[in-house]
Amino acid sequence: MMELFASRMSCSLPKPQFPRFQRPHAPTSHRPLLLTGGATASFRARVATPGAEWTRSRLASSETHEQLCVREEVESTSYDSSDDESSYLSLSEKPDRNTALLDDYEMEELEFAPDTNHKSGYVAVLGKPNVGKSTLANQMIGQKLSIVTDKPQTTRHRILGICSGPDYQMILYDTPGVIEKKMHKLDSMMMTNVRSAALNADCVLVLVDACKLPEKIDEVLEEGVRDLKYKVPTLLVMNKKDMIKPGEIAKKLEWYEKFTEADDVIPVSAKYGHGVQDVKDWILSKLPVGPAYYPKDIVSEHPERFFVAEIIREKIFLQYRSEVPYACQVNVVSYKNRPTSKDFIQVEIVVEKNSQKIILIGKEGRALKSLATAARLDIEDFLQKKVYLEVEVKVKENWRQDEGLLKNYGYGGQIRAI
Ligand SMILES: Nc1nc2c(ncn2[C@@H]2O[C@H](COP(=O)(O)OP(=O)(O)OP(=O)(O)O)[C@@H](O)[C@H]2O)c(=O)[nH]1
Repeated sequence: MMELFASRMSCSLPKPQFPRFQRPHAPTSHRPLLLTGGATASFRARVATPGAEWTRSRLASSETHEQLCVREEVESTSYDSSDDESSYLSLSEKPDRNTALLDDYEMEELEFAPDTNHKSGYVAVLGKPNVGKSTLANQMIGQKLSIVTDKPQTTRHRILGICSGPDYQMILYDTPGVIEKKMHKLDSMMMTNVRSAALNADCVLVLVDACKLPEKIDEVLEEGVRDLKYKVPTLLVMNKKDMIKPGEIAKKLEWYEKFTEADDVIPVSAKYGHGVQDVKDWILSKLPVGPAYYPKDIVSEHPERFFVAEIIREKIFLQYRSEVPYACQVNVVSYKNRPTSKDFIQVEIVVEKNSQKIILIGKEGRALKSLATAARLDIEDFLQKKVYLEVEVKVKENWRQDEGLLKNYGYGGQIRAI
């Protein structure tokens, strides 16, 4: 994961002119995606300088910051249907291009100098598992939003990342890898989310792995852009070109140009940032003219608690082997902002079987302790403040097959906002 922090960031984001909360006339009531409450709703863009953010400037302390609550009961699956619909943030609806999300300050800016050359739109990033979709999306945004591991199918949610420049705004949907065999209800719901990302898109990137034998992308297109009324401009991005010889790159490019339906093909190395600017230029050539959907200093609409859960999930993937990470769901149960002390974050890790819980906890709780410490340190780096993290492990049998639970966990195209 650290490799990405150190890698070159290709997107330079404009410096906010004012700290967001000090802007004049910036009411929050009409900003449905900028939420208040336990977690500040969205992340402020931090200007991307190499290695500047998430630099692991550890907050040295000898205190114990994690509390491990290991509950022994095995819970049957249950879904709290009393959840208020209004506390969910829809990920499947594309907002109207009506600048409703901009505050008064930004509206004034727009009225003052409407930019007829400004482009904006949605970009779906599709591909099979492990081809480097998240790595590319992170590079383009200039900040790590999606977790990256060497294991397939780590991305489960559609991650919305915003990449802005003075005269453009690209809204990227990093999607879960397209899979053929849908083993669980979770897999089918993830694929529904892939489709709705493509439905919203002004253009589509289909990533393939340059190291693999070339193969048609019909399956990905089938899953992603099937049933679309009109053809969306499609770019085939041949990623991981750093892993193969230049001669091979040319041969594979030729194959993809000949045998796939993509409009164009670009070779890149998302990991090292090579070719990423070409991809951005291609997107810009396809996006329609229009104003920004979001304020320019915001890089995601997901609430902080969403990223906290993702960081913990990444640590699970890094620490545990085989099937265990896939059986884990991480929920932030409570997130309390405490201006005068550490933020309090209470997290539950849900597994399917007691045997998985035993592995997760480890002998005398050591494995869970080490997971919680690693997660807390990265969460602190990400939030730029100290936190108190409480981790609890629960068993909910077959949660991956339970539609109600899956919706509650955010796989129905909505995430819990408060
Ligand atoms: N050598 C090399 N490795 C890369 C490149 N891009 C991504 N990777 C590695 O490929 C692995 C998978 O990358 P991800 O970005 O998580 O892939 P993904 O397509 O989002 O994966 P899913 O979550 O399975 O959908 C990680 O180990 C990355 O470091 C690249 O350009 N070159």
